[in-house]
Amino acid sequence: MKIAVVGTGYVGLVTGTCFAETGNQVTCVDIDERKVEKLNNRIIPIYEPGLDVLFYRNVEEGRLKFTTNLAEGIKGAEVIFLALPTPPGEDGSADLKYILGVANDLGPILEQYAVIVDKSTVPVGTAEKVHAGIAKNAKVDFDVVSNPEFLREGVAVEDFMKPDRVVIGTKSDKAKAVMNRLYAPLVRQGNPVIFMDERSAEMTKYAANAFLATKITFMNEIANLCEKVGANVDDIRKGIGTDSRIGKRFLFAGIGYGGSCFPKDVQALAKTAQEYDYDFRVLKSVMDVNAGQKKRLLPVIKQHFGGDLKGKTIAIWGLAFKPYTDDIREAPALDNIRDLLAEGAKITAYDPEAMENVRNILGNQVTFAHTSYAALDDADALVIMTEWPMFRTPEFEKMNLLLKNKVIFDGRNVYELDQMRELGYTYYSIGREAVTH
Ligand SMILES: NC(=O)C1=CN([C@@H]2O[C@H](COP(=O)(O)OP(=O)(O)OC[C@H]3O[C@@H](n4cnc5c(N)ncnc54)[C@H](O)[C@@H]3O)[C@@H](O)[C@H]2O)C=CC1
Ligand SMILES: O=C(O)[C@H]1O[C@H](OP(=O)(O)OP(=O)(O)OC[C@H]2O[C@@H](n3ccc(=O)[nH]c3=O)[C@H](O)[C@@H]2O)[C@H](O)[C@@H](O)[C@@H]1O
Repeated sequence: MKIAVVGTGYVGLVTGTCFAETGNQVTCVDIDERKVEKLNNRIIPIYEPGLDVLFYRNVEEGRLKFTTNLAEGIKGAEVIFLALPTPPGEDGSADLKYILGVANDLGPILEQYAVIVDKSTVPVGTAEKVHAGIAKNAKVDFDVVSNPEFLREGVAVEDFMKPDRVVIGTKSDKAKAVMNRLYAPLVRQGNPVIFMDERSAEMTKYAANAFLATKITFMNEIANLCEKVGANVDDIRKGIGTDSRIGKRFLFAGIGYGGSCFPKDVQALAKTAQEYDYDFRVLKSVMDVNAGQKKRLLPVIKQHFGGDLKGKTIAIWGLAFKPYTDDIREAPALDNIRDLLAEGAKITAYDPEAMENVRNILGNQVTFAHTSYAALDDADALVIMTEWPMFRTPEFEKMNLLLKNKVIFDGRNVYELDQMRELGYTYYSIGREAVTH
């Protein structure tokens, strides 16, 4: 099948590459000329494990192409994905200017029937708006389908190629048949394609992200209470996660959720509720608690140092909003670094993938180390912000020689308490008692 993907960011590139891998002829379109030039020169602009193998193969075999020209990109395409940004507008609602802008552009250039697919996360009613935008100038028949994406960064290829489910919102039988054909290779292992109307598909995406953000937030509140009552949140996670009604995943307490989606999508759903005059109280609490959770460690760090961080050097391990990505959008590390700098601390940081992105924002306010150990040199304490696997089993003897004090503030509960006791570290984590010496 010939398909086009408009917007070659994170989701667009994964969507295009994966559908090329399943044998389709894919053209990805982006207005960013530098990005398209890079892609045409076989440079992948994002870090995503496993994407490179598929990308090179499909470019090599001529199934995956890139252009800045929308009309050229969609020529002959049976399916046109819109994988465009939907950032928060000033009032917190999703800004649809990219999606509706492209919808307007598509009308006059569609040459035959096509299924236009909203892949971006968009509020209820967007499919209707996209339809209206295209219809203004269209000379041919078309359908607009809502097909939200559930991939996670860091495991995006696996999530895309083996989805738990595919949600398709449309009332058109013709569009259903096209989408069924396209997704057939991805759902062969029995996971369902779930058809519903456009509005329900749009809501499904927000409900999924808001539910997961709520699940994490609930555990973060349990963690905060654990610290007060002297319980261990990791044991509670195991104790409840083994109940199949609750499930083991997304129960890890930490310094709050970040990333390009949970924060903006929870906010956008709350905004939708407000527009429809519904007081979605749970969501308000989730946003409120998460904002506090991101700042959870600062008072602990300050208290440890007697209230004054001026002149202290703090080593930070992990800058990305989670492991296996270079993405720093809404990363808790950024808030914490800004707060620590404001307190007069010096920061030396290390992240295996995200340092360049942080350097572009914070420049020389932060010293970037070339290895995780180099970041510890002469530091007064270590703060862990992202649970990259390399931080889990470090050489503690080496760390002892570098750090000025054996003190770790762990925002991701990377180490066991007994291990820290044995190693003689003062160790503060989330939802567990502090280890002091
Ligand atoms: N990043 C993620 O893990 C996930 C994102 N989503 C949703 O997918 C959508 C896209 O997200 P990302 O890929 O992260 O965004 P992104 O910001 O990485 O990429 C968007 C791309 O669209 C391009 N673009 C903007 N205007 C354009 C136009 N008029 N024509 C062609 N290209 C244009 C930009 O240059 C950029 O390359 C958002 O709605 C997001 O909420 C959904 C699931 C996962
Ligand atoms: O709409 C989206 O863009 C995507 O948003 C999330 O994916 P992603 O943001 O890539 O990352 P997650 O793995 O969900 O993590 C989000 C945040 O929650 C935090 N988290 C996650 C799990 C957990 O148990 N505890 C926890 O604090 C992570 O550290 C991270 O900051 C969803 O998991 C995807 O299904 C969805 O498609």
